[in-house]
Amino acid sequence: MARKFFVGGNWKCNGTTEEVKKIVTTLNEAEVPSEDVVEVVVSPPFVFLTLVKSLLRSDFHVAAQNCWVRKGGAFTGEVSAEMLVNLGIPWVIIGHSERRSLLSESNEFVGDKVAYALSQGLKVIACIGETLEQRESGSTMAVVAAQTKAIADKVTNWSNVVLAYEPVWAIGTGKVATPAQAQEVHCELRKWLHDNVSAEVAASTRIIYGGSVNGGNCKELAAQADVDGFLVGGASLKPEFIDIIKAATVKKN
Ligand SMILES: O=C(CO)COP(=O)(O)O
Repeated sequence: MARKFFVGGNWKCNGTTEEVKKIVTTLNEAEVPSEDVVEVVVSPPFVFLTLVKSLLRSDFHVAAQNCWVRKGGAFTGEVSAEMLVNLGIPWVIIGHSERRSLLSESNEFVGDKVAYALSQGLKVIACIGETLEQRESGSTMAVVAAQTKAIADKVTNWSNVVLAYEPVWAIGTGKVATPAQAQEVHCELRKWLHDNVSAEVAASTRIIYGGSVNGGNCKELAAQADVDGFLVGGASLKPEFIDIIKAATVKKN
């Protein structure tokens, strides 16, 4: 089954109203491959979600950067999956490494969040990835397999899940994984899905790469067989995000 190229822009905790409007204008004016070729999703902070949704071109979509693990209620400061659905937000990022490390989100908590968001009808970009220490000690695959297993334990339908492999050492560091390093992990992850979920899920689930992706390195990464797109941080705030979206055309050649 063909996996449509996916490019997500994670704006993290950045932006003012004016900056957000400027980014959206740049996106709206860009000439990019059609929706049949690439799925584009941008993820502003919660407070800008409705603004971005109202201004953004209709072939691009929006994602929240997190949501609560269960039904809303007495959880001060949280935003529920139901609220995102109510606002017409189709996607949510879950398990980003910044939340795993800074806010101590465990594998199990992330698995529960993914399952709950899916149960409410959201589509999920589920993030996994190893730290530098874990890579250097040779445990990359064990770490990402455990993170993926915690999701697989709770999820039965993978059709609305995109798996984002984001090595922590590559995030915001300018130290991008080499195309071979990304391909190696993506290929292993697909094999893990094949062996532990199903051949269908392995073949159809998009596995995207995140960590210092930019306009200069995106094409070579996109050319890797098991790299189905990107989750972009810093560069998604800049016009070069358009070049990253255009890397989708590498897959057609
Ligand atoms: O964390 C990321 C996307 O979710 C990647 O961030 P950078 O592209 O800034 O390294």
